[in-house]
Amino acid sequence: MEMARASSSDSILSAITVDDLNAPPSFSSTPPTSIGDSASISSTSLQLDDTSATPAEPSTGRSRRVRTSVGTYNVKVLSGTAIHAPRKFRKDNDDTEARRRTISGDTLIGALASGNTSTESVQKEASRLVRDGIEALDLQWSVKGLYKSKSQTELSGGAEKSAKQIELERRRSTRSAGEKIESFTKKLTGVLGKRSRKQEDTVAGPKKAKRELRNLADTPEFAKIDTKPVVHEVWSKGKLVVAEPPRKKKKVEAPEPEKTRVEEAKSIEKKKKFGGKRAKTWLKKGLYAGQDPQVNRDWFKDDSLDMRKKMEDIAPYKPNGFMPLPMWHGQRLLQTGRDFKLPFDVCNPLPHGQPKPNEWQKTSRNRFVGNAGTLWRTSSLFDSFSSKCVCKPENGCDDNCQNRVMLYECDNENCGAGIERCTNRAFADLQERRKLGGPYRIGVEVIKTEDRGYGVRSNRCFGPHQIIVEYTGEIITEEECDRRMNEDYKDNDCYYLMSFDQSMIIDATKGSIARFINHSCMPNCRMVKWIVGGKPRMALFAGDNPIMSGEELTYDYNFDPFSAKNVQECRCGSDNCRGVLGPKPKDVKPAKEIVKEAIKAGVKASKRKFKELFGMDEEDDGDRSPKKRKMKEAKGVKRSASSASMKLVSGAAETIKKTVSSSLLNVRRTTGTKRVIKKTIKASALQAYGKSQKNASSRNSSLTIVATESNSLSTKGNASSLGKQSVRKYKAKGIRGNHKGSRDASAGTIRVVAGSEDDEE
Ligand SMILES: C[S@@+](CC[C@H](N)C(=O)[O-])C[C@H]1O[C@@H](n2cnc3c(N)ncnc32)[C@H](O)[C@@H]1O
Repeated sequence: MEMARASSSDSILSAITVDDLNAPPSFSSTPPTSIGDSASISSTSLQLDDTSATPAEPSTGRSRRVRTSVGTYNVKVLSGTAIHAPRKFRKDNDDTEARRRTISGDTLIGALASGNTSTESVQKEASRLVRDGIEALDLQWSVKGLYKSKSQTELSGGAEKSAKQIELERRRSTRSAGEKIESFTKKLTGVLGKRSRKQEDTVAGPKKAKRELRNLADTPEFAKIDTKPVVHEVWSKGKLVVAEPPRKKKKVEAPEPEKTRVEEAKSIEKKKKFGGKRAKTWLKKGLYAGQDPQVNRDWFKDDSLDMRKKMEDIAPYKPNGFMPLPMWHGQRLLQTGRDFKLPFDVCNPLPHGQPKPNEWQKTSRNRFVGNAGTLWRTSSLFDSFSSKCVCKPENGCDDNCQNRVMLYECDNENCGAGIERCTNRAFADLQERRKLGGPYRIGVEVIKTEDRGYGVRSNRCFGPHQIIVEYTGEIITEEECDRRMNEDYKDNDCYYLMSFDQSMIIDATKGSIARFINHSCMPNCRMVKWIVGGKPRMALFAGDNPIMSGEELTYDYNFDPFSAKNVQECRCGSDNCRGVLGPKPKDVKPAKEIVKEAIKAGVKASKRKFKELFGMDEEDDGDRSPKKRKMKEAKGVKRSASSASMKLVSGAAETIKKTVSSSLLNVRRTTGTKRVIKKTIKASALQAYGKSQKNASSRNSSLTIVATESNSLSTKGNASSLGKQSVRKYKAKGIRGNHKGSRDASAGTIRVVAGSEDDEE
């Protein structure tokens, strides 16, 4: 291919040589190259002597380098010391040699310029130079075709042309000669593959070419970069496994922060007010402009009417003409002042790395198990768990709120004050707090106590009476409880069973953290049962004093041991410690008395039952019978309160009946077998139902232990070794000591019975 190109008339070599032969060189535009030197050297070396003889050609008007006209002598060469000269001064250095072996129009032009204008000699000279060039390039080209080229023909005919024409052509071709030589040089350097920066810079328009090249080089095609991913074929069992395209990750949208109850209520109210359109409050000027203090003032938002009036006396609203006072609360603060105190949540002083108890299944809600749910719904008290407060939105649900007094939580159905003004929604608040998550909001954590096993402490502060944590678990029937004690928990160290409601039991084995809360004779909390949305729920509330971060949370178990022998040593360490996990000292009765009382109560109850069965109660009991007692109809708050308490009383009476008869049965059995199985009924639980609505607020819990005599010893023994975590090692070989007393009692269980602390006093 290269050969074919070389022989064509448009070949690179022919293009160079032909057009320039007659034209005088344009030295200004043609870079001098080494070939020119070699040509000139070869010619000048021969002509040096002649040059001195023949006069220099007159200038044609253009500036030109006429090398041949100047004869030079190299003294160093002549004197033989050229070898010591610096390389650049040495004529025979490699550069010169290299220059000799390159081709340039300069050489040809030089040849022309030398005055040898005869066609033959020019042809000879040209072909010799081309041959030199071909040799230098080591190409397999022939120079023969050169003479047949169009340019050559023109050249040969050029002699006949008029001198004017020749001059014209010479001028025209001067420029093109330079261009062609340049392009040839470029191509040649490309062919040689040695493109030095220097060389590139010497040719015309190097910058442009370079930029284009650079742009080209940036493209993946030029750089031979395959933009498609390399796919490796995977073959399995003779089949091509087609790889699935990588799945795109779904964008997880950040959940919007949930609106609080109050916010929601506000927005609903706003919408109502402005017919669904959002109202805008514009600040017109100043810091608090646009906020009409009369309208927006929010000083006593959560206070009762009395309190509002009181505060109005302390800090009456006075419009400030000069500058608005700080925000609404600020105004009152400025006038009343308060002691400085650090916010408690600035730091958390609790040490990390508490030992954790064994993992247990947690639930934050009560769950009915087995037929507990059905039993619950069919119970006589099921429908009585409703109450409605008559509070007004102006006052909110204050201390006199009927629901609050009766331990019913307000909700949208039963609250007269409305969501904004109601402060009787502890469980709803707790739920909201927990929903947001984080240890601070949950507020409690398990700790390892020195000698009472695990316990629970607060990791934030709680205000007085504030809800802390709910006691949740599985709600089971007594039968299920028996079964679990006999089968599931027979090897357990500890039981988390709490008597709940209507003979149901909360089993917190799968339950909330509240199960770890220990007893104290001087507790800082209370375990209270509330009716929330028609269902009973237990929760730990702060006592009368606020609770600081890091305090261990305790409540009074009100442990009823049933037997003086059956007590556990208390290690609460409080000043007024009773020494045992039992009722307060004045309530502790000798075992004999406990048995006596139980028999008495049992006999009494069975007598009544007998009378009821045979229809004797009307005559004998007359008005004393709760069923027959006529009550005056109350109105308003009183009415609903009394009706609610009546329901509770009737429920309580039923419970009394049941438990007394079963305790009687127990007593009979134990006396017969000489075993001390003393099942007492926690009167407090019953009294709570029968109490007036004012006292109902203290529906606190108490712990009841049921144990056999033989077991009580072991329990006691275990109690002394509480530090070794063995206090709960009384074996659960059956819930034989339970209040039904239907089986042999050889093991004990801890029960928490909802009861009233007030009743004990
Ligand atoms: C419901 S558990 C409380 C959590 C228990 N500390 C644990 O480690 O799982 C009740 C048991 O804790 C122990 N306990 C609680 N308070 C106590 C106290 N003040 N003194 C001694 N033992 C206590 C008793 O063994 C009691 O039977």
